[in-house]
Amino acid sequence: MIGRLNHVAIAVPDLAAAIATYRDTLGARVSDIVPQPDHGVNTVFVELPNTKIELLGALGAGSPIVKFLERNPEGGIHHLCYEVEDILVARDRLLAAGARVLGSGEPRLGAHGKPVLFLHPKDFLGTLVELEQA
Ligand SMILES: CC[C@@H](C(=O)O)C(=O)SCCNC(=O)CCNC(=O)[C@H](O)C(C)(C)COP(=O)(O)OP(=O)(O)OC[C@H]1O[C@@H](n2cnc3c(N)ncnc32)[C@H](O)[C@@H]1OP(=O)(O)O
Ligand SMILES: [Co+2]
Repeated sequence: MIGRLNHVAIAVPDLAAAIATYRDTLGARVSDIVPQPDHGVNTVFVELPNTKIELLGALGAGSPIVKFLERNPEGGIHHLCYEVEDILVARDRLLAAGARVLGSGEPRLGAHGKPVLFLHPKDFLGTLVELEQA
């Protein structure tokens, strides 16, 4: 059901410092900072030949990454995003298998303007999973 690895997300306490690390130290192509108010995060995408890195900074007090950053003050890998052909078919198959779909269970538009859903990390080997419709 899952296809390409769309991105690996890293939550960071300081987005400017994270940009400098990827752009200046690692020599990667890095996007501008884009606020994602519907998701409570600021995003930066690092373009790699075979996938992307999503750098996440907290946006607002209710940001979903605040607790994660409290537990990981230096930052850390926050989620993996896999592409699926049909997100509603994928969601219903996962629900039938007993997996927990986070939030309302309805897809929302993600950073690429495509529908996304999140799956509980406790159901997927301790890793938060994002699904994005290809
Ligand atoms: C920009 C849009 C989009 C895109 O297109 O790319 C994005 O990527 S948005 C990214 C941010 N959005 C989200 O993360 C939305 C989904 N997340 C959530 O609903 C919550 O963050 C969460 C995963 C349910 C966690 O809730 P929270 O309240 O922050 O923490 P808890 O204390 O309730 O955690 C419970 C349990 O789960 C462990 N945990 C939490 N987050 C992670 C994680 N990222 N990876 C692995 N494990 C995680 C946490 O440690 C707790 O475990 P125990 O202590 O053992 O109970
Ligand atoms: Co993401």
